[in-house]
Amino acid sequence: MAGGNFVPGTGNGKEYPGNLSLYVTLTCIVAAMGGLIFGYDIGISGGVTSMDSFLEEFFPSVYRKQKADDSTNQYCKFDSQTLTMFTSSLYLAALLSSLVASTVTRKLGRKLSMLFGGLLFCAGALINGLAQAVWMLIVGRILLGFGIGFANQSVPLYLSEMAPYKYRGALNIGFQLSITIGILVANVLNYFFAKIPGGWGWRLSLGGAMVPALIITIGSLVLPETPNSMIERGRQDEAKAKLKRIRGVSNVDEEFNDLVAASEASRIVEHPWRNLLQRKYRPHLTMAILIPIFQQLTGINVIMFYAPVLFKTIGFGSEASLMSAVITGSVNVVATSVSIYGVDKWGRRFLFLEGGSQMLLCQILVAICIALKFGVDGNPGELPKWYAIVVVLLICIYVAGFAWSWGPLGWLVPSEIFPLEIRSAAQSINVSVNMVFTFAVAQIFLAMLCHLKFGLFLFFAFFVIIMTIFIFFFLPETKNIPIEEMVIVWKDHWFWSRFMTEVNFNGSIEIEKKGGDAYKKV
Ligand SMILES: OC[C@H]1O[C@](O)(CO)[C@@H](O)[C@@H]1O
Repeated sequence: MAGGNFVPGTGNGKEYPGNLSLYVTLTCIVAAMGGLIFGYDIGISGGVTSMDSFLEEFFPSVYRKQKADDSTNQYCKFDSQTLTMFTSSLYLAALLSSLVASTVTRKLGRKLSMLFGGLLFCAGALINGLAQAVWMLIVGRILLGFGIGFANQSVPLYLSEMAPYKYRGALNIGFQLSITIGILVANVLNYFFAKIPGGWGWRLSLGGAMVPALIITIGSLVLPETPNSMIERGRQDEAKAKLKRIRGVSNVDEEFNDLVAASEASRIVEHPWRNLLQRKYRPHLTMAILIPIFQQLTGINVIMFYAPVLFKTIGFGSEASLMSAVITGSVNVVATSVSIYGVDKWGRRFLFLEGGSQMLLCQILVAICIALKFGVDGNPGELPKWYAIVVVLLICIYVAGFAWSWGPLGWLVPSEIFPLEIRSAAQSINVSVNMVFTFAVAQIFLAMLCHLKFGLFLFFAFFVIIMTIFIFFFLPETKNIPIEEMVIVWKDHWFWSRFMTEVNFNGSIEIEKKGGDAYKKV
C-alpha cells in the first residue's frame, strides 16, 4: 500500500539482485497477519449482529422487532442506529489512529506500529468477548479500530519494503488476500459458534479476535525491522547487513544506495501536503480521493458486514444466512487470488471494467429479484428455495467481480501512481477516505435498506456505472510501468496531459501540451 514500487518485474529499470528467500517469505506471511485482523473484524460483526442471543442481550428492541409477525415490513426489521454504531464505530477509530500511526511508523519504526496494533486489538477483543453492556461493546470496538489503524498503516508498508521489487505487486495484493481470508475465517467461526447451546457463542466470535491479534503481536516482536526504516532512523550499517540477509545475497550495494538516496529525497520534502496541491499532481490527488470513495460505493461492505442480516431479511433462516455468508466469503478469497494471477497480465483497466460491468449486472438483477418478491411493503409471503439460491448466486458473482477489481486495485493503483515526494501524504488521504466511507456505508446501510428497500441495490449500481465510466475515460493503464516513468501515462492521456508540468534543472516550470505543441513557459 504505502511506499515503494509494486509493479512486479518492472522496478525502476534496474535489476537489484535478490530472491524470494524463505526468510523473506516467512517474514511477509507473519506481517500479512495484520490484514487478517482487519478482515476478521469485518466478517465477524455481521454474523454476531444476526445472532438472537446477542441481539436479545444488547439490542432488545431490535430483537423484538425482528421476532415480530412476518407481516411487518421485512426491510426495516434491523434498522437501529445503535446496532450500526456497533459495527461502524471501529472505522472512525481506525481513521483517527491511522493518522497517529503514520508518525509512529516513520519515527519509531514499522515493528512498533505493528506491536501497538496487535496489543490494542487484543485489548479490544478481550473487552468485547467479556462484554456485559453496550458501552463495553463500543469501547471494545474503538480499541479494535485503533489497532486496525496501526496495523493498516504499518503492515502494507512493511510488506512493500521487505519484498524483492519483482514481487511487490503480488505481495501488495497479498495484503488484500489476507483481509479476505480474515473475513472468511470469521464467517466460518460465526457459523459454528452460533450453534453453541446456551447462546454465548457470540462471546467466542468476538473474543476469538485475540488469536490473530496475538499472532501479529508476537510476530512484531520477532520480525526484523525493514532496512528502509533503519536508514530513515540513521542506522545505516545495520540496515545494510539486514538487506544482505533479507535478499540472501551479498551484492546489495546498488539497492542500498538507492534506498539511502530515496530516504534523503523524501527527507528534504518539507511540505508533502502542500506539494500535493500543485497543479501537476491533480491526477494523483483525484485518484487518491476518488478511488477509495468508489471502492466503498460499490456497496461491497453491505455484503461483507451484513450478509447474514441481509440474507435473513430476504427470508433465510439463521443457519442458512450464516452459511451463505461463508459461501460469499469463499468466493471473495478465490476471486482475489485470480487478480494476483492476472493483474500484471491483463492489466488494471481490464479488471476494473470487467469487474464493474459484472457487479452492475448482478446488482440490477438482485434488485429485480427482491422487488418482485417483496415489493415496496416488504412482505414476501413464502420464499421458494430456488429463488433464494438465485439471489445467493447473483451476490456471489457480484462479490467475485469486486474481488478481482476494486478490492485489490483500490489499494494497488493508488500505491503505484504516487511519486515519492507526495507518496506519504497521498497515501494517508487514500487510507483515511477509505475509512470514512467504510464508516458511512456501515452506519447508514440498515436505514437505507429500510427506506430505499430493493432500491438499495440500484443506489450502489448507480455509482458502479459512474465509476466504470470514470475508469474508462480517466484511468490510464499502469501495468508494467515503472513508478519513476509513471509520468508518461499522464502526459499521454487525453485529459490529464493538460496538468502535466515539469520543473527544469534551472528551476523554471514548463507546461507540456499534448499533440507536439511547443512548451509554454510560465
Ligand atoms: O474484501 C472486501 C473488503 O475489502 C475492503 O474493500 C478493503 O480493501 C473492505 O472494505 C472490504 O470489506
